[in-house]
Amino acid sequence: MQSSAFLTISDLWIERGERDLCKRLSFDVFSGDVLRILGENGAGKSSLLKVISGAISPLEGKVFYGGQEVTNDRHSLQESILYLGHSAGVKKVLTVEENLRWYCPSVSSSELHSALEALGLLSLLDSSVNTLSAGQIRRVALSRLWLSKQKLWLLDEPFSSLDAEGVGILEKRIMQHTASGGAVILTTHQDLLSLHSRDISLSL
Ligand SMILES: Nc1ncnc2c1ncn2[C@@H]1O[C@H](COP(=O)(O)OP(=O)(O)OP(=O)(O)O)[C@@H](O)[C@H]1O
Repeated sequence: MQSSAFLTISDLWIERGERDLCKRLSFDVFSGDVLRILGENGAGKSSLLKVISGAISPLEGKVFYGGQEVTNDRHSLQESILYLGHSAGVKKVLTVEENLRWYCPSVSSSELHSALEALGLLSLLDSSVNTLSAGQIRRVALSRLWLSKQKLWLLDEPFSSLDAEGVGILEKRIMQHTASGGAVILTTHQDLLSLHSRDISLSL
């Protein structure tokens, strides 16, 4: 028997710019899940992740985490949910190391080195992010996944700009996370080679 859901989306109705993006959407997320949100450009995939993270409000419907209602409550979700947005969200004037220390002030040097090593970024430790390529910047953003203690990851287009090696590294990290009881909801336009996902489709 499946254990109880730790995230429940109930009757969600999202409206943006006077357009209905999803109406009466409901689903559960369980430990070990990889949920892939599919849909054309503009279908509302990023908006759905933002609603789940508490960054924007739905018109109607509720989000429950661990049985508690957390709709619109970004603060209460911070310890449980890691949201990585569509843009990399890194500080371009800082170095790679400074970015990681800014994300995770309590990170130890060995944790920081392991995360950068996993992503092939160790040699770029002291480089300013504004000197890096798009794929390298995406890797810096993704390094948070190697430092994260949160159980639920919301990843908006995490594979964008990654080469085949980077895609493989990220898929492996997601598999490790779900195997240890975490869950991931992600948006992507690409086929996932080794991840077994449940798909949720949004339509225009
Ligand atoms: N800040 C905003 N204010 C008003 N409308 C917005 C805002 N952000 C997005 N929208 C609208 O919401 C709709 C859905 O956008 P969203 O970014 O969620 O789609 P998406 O499925 O993630 O698209 P893509 O595949 O292009 O990333 C679009 O029509 C968009 O114009």
